[in-house]
Amino acid sequence: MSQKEFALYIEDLTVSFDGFKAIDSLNLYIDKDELRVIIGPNGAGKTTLLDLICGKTRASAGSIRFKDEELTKKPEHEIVRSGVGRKFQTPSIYENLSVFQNLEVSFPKGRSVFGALSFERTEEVLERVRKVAEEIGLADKLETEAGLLSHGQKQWLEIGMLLMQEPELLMLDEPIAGMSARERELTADLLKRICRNRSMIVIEHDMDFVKQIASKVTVMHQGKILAEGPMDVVQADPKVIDVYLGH
Ligand SMILES: Nc1ncnc2c1ncn2[C@@H]1O[C@H](COP(=O)(O)OP(=O)(O)OP(=O)(O)O)[C@@H](O)[C@H]1O
Repeated sequence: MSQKEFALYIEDLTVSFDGFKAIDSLNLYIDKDELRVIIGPNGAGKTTLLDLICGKTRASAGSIRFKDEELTKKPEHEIVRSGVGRKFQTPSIYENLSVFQNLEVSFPKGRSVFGALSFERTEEVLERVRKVAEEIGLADKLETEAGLLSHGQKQWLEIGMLLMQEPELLMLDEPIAGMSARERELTADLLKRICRNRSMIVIEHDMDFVKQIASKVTVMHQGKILAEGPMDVVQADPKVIDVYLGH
């Protein structure tokens, strides 16, 4: 198979911490415009996998190819610039700024040396802020101070801040943790909306939520892939029930 068919192409990826392989010869292929959910027990290596893709952790061996570029040797900021966005579990928004300002400062302006100096509130920025605010359901909250938003709205704002950079691969680690039932529903709709023109990897433990959003699920266990496929197939897999779903 040609590498060009995939947005993300991971082969033989391994990382050892003091001899312990947190990721062990892992192969993973994500299609363009695919929303892939990764599940698995605590310590399976899910977060470490995202850390490797975004350059926060360095691989001991193996390859991560994204748009025909090798990511394993690149520094984090170059990986961001090549189109990879990552959201961590806790929101990191500017609580004292408005929703509008949070989105505005996330516009990628530092592409040239003079970018930061010559930055203006151009029509392009305004247009992007409006579009993203609409996508994350906060169009009527643009002037609200971010610190006053609900927990769920803060999470959406942070997703919006990543969307300002128009990532081609967006990775979210447990996006609905701590959300109300209604916020979970809205987040499912949001993720389905924003994955239309980009690939996404979502780590999640909540199986009802996974069923709502996933077309294909990858189950990790002990740094390897235990099973992969549609949710109903994965759910009925005795190996998966044994290590994860049965507990
Ligand atoms: N920097 C590190 N140094 C040493 N060990 C690490 C490091 N990062 C992760 N590990 C270990 O690697 C294993 C995988 O951890 P990881 O956080 O990726 O699992 P996870 O599947 O995301 O779990 P959870 O569902 O609890 O978030 C764990 O045993 C963890 O202790």
